[in-house]
Amino acid sequence: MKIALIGYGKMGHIIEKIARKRGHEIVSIIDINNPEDFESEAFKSADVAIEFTVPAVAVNNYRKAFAAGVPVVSGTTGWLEHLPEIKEACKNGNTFFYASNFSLGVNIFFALNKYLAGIMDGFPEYDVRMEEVHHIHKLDAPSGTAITLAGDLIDNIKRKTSWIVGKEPEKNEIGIKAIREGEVPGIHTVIYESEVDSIRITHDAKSREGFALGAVIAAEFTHGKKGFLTMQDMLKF
Ligand SMILES: NC(=O)C1=CN([C@@H]2O[C@H](COP(=O)(O)OP(=O)(O)OC[C@H]3O[C@@H](n4cnc5c(N)ncnc54)[C@H](O)[C@@H]3O)[C@@H](O)[C@H]2O)C=CC1
Ligand SMILES: O=C(O)C1=N[C@H](C(=O)O)C[C@H](O)C1
Repeated sequence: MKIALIGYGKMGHIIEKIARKRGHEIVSIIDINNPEDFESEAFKSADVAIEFTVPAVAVNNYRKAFAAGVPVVSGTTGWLEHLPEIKEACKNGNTFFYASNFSLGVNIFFALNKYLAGIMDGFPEYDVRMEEVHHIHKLDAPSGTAITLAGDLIDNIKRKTSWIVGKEPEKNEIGIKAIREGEVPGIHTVIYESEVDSIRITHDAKSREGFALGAVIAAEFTHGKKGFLTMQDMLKF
């Protein structure tokens, strides 16, 4: 498969290595200094573009890739207020795969989170809060993964209707603490607390390899498909 990379930072480099190892050809690499390459024949020849950049530029990159007729797989976080526009573009012939977290382990953790939340809906003596820890370079807070986890808690626990980051939560809110330290690849914890005990579930990424492998597998899945795609379409659990 011919792959274009948009964003050649920490994730872009690992994705390149894994994609080549899996037999793919990297036909174009676009970063901040060569945005004109969206119009190049090399970029247009890609079967799919994998986009990992920064929140402020991601949506514009999607628009430019769509204009070039190239499907996009993106893991960039912090742009979700534009999701309706991107879903609309997918109804008009474009292809876009988004995941707040591409790692298999985190997606298993998402399933566990939903299951446990369903049980906790019946036990109001437990309050729920979350913690996420990432490296100091991260631009957005809370993490995209934490937003997915919080959304799944809200969908499954009736007494919780919204989330709040960095402030004391009201009774109906899920408090999220976002910690930035060192070079931590990503730790997410959901904490239930009653008067008598606490229950915690944690996903702790040992490196970025799991995220990058998941993004390349998502690109393979996207090839030849149309519309808006997610990890649920791919993993089917
Ligand atoms: N969904 C997932 O599984 C994961 C998502 N992420 C997210 O992916 C994003 C990127 O993460 P990293 O690679 O660690 O960041 P990074 O900061 O190492 O790399 C970002 C790259 O984007 C480039 N860039 C900036 N403006 C650009 C533009 N206009 N066009 C093209 N490139 C541009 C930068 O020069 C840099 O090379 C972040 O939003 C992060 O939260 C990170 C890991 C996993
Ligand atoms: O910025 C990161 O590094 C990560 N971002 C994603 C997120 O915001 O959830 C995924 C992972 O946690 C690493």
